[in-house]
Amino acid sequence: MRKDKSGKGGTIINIASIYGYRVDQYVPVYQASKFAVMGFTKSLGNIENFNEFGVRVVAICPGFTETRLVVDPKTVIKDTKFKEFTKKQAWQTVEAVGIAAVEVFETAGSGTAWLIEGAKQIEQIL
Ligand SMILES: NC(=O)C1=CN([C@@H]2O[C@H](COP(=O)(O)OP(=O)(O)OC[C@H]3O[C@@H](n4cnc5c(N)ncnc54)[C@H](O)[C@@H]3O)[C@@H](O)[C@H]2O)C=CC1
Ligand SMILES: CCCCCC(=O)/C=C/[C@H]1C=CC(=O)[C@@H]1CCCCCCC(=O)O
Repeated sequence: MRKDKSGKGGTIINIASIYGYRVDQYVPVYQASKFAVMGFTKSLGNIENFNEFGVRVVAICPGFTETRLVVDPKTVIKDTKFKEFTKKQAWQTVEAVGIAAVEVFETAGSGTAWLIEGAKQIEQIL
């Protein structure tokens, strides 16, 4: 993909999460991994890299989304406080995330990150 290696350039969309920039007491290892995705996006997508390689790197940060991750019993979290917390969140469908991700693809600059939460308008957060 890299232009300096005979590629045509392109776009990488990293999947972070609201937990890539927002912090609470739940799932700390997961939150740490999503902060890493954000740092990776910002560094790899730095304008200097973009100018040299022609590869745009962006991150999306979905909020609570109705996927198998959250309904598969094997992944159900036993922390009852977290379960109660999740019930109060602004859930969205996978389709809403897909539509928003297309908008990110069409508009985002390299090294940026975008909140996609509660099926609302996308919002740049990095
Ligand atoms: N569901 C949610 O509320 C949110 C999810 N995310 C992120 O979205 C991404 C996708 O998650 P969901 O669609 O929710 O989960 P999911 O469980 O529905 O999908 C995850 C997919 O990853 C595949 N997978 C797992 N390990 C793999 C491996 N080693 N190599 C290749 N594929 C592998 C699984 O087979 C599955 O198809 C994850 O990075 C998750 O952290 C971010 C924010 C919110
Ligand atoms: C009671 C089941 C709770 C399942 C988690 C949930 O409701 C969804 C949370 C999502 C909101 C934003 C995210 O990025 C979330 C995924 C959280 C996955 C937690 C994985 C925990 C772990 O294995 O460390």
